[in-house]
Amino acid sequence: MNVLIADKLSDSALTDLKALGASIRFEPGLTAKDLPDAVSDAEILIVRSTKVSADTIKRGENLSLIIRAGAGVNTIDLEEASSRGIHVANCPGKNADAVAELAIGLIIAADRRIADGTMDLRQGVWNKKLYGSASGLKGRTLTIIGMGSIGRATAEIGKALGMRVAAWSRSLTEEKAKEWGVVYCSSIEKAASIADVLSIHLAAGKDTTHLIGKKVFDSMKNGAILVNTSRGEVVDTAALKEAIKSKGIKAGLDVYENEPGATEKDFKDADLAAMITGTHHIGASTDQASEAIASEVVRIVEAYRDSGKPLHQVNSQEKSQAHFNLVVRHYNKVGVLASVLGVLRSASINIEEMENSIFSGGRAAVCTLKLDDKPDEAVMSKIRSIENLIQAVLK
Ligand SMILES: NC(=O)C1=CN([C@@H]2O[C@H](COP(=O)(O)OP(=O)(O)OC[C@H]3O[C@@H](n4cnc5c(N)ncnc54)[C@H](O)[C@@H]3O)[C@@H](O)[C@H]2O)C=CC1
Ligand SMILES: O=C(O)CCC(=O)C(=O)O
Repeated sequence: MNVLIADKLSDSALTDLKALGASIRFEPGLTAKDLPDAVSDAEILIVRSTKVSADTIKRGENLSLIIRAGAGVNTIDLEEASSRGIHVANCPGKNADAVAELAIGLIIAADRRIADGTMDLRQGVWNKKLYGSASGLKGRTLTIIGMGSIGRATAEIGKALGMRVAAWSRSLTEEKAKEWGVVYCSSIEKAASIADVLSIHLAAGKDTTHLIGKKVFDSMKNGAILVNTSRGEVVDTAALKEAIKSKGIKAGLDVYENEPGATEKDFKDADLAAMITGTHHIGASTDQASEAIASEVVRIVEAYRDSGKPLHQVNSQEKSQAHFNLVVRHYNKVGVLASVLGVLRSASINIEEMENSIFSGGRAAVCTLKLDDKPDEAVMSKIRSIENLIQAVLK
C-alpha cells in the first residue's frame, strides 16, 4: 500500500499506518499545484485542505482511495473520482468539538471586540469606554444553520452558556428540534430574524453557495452577530460587507471566499479583515481534533486494507460493507465482469462472494470477489488486460 500524505498528520498516525504495512511518503508541503506530479505512485492519498483536482485524480494511475483528514469534501473533485471508481472518504464528526469551540470563541470575541481591544493595547491605547459595551450571551438567541455534527456541538455549548438555541437545517423537523432542545425554524430567513447570533455550519456545494446572502442579512436584527466556521463560499462576502456597514452586523469568520491555501502567506481581502474578527481557517487545528482525525484516518486505511472498502465513503451510490480479495475497478459496461469470471473459471478459481458497487454518475464500479484460491500473476495479467477494466488488485 503506497500512501501519499500531502498535508500535516500526527506522528502517531504515521507510525500506525506503517504498522498496517503501508509505505508512506509524507510531504506536508505539497500544494494543489504540486499534487498532479506527486501522485502517480500513490494508491492512497491523504489530504487535509489541499485541493485534489480532476487533473490530480487523472494522473493518479494507481490511486484507489482519497482520504479527507477532516469533514468537508468540497476540496476534492468528487465527480472525477466517482467516474474513475476511486473511493473518497472523510472523518465525519471527528473535528466537530474543536470547530464548535472556535465558533463560540468567535461569538464572544465579536461581542466583546477582543481582537480590536488587544490591538489597541499593543499600541499603548487604553479605551474602557469604547470596549466597555457588549450585548452578553446569557438569555440571547443563538441560531444554528445546519444541524450536522458541528452545528449540534455548537448548540450544546450555547445552551451551557444559558443561550436560547434555535435552528434551521434542511431535514430538521419539529419533533427532532424538540428532541435536541432547540427552537424549530421553518426557513433560514425566519431563523435569521430571531437570532442575536447566527452561526453557520453548512457543507459547501452548489446548493449552498451564497445561501447566506442579502435576503438573510436583511432578515437579521441590527447589531446581531454572524459567525461562519463552515466554508467561505456559503456566505456572500459582498452582501456581508454591506450588512456590516448598513446595519452594524458583527462578524466572526474562520473561513473566506477564495481563501489562501495552507502554505500560502497572503490574505488579499484587507477591506473585509478590517471589518471582522477573523481567524485563519483553524477551526480543526487543535491537538484534540488532530488526534481524533489521525486515528480515524488509520481506521479508514485499516478497513480498506482488510475489506477493499473504506469507512465513511462519501461518493458511493449506496453505502455497504464488503470483503477483501480481488478488487476490480471497471467501467460500467456489459461484459467486463463476465470476462473476469471467465478468466477465474479457466484458472479453476471459485468465487465464494462477490459484491459490485456503482459510483455516483453510474460510469464506474468496483467489484470485490472473495476467492477460494489466489490467482497467480498470469491470471492477474489476463484480468488486467480485459477491455473496460480500470484496475485489478489482489488484497
Ligand atoms: N473551520 C474548519 O476548520 C472546519 C470547517 N468545516 C466545515 O463545516 C462543515 C460542516 O461540518 P460537519 O457539521 O462536521 O458536517 P455534517 O456533514 O455533519 O453537517 C453538514 C450540514 O450541512 C447540511 N447540508 C449539506 N448539504 C446541504 C444542502 N445542499 N443544503 C442545505 N444544507 C446542506 C447538512 O444537512 C448538515 O446540516 C463542513 O462541511 C466543512 O465545510 C468542518 C470542519 C472544520
Ligand atoms: O484540516 C483542516 O485544517 C481544515 C478542516 C476542515 O475545514 C474540514 O475538516 O472540513
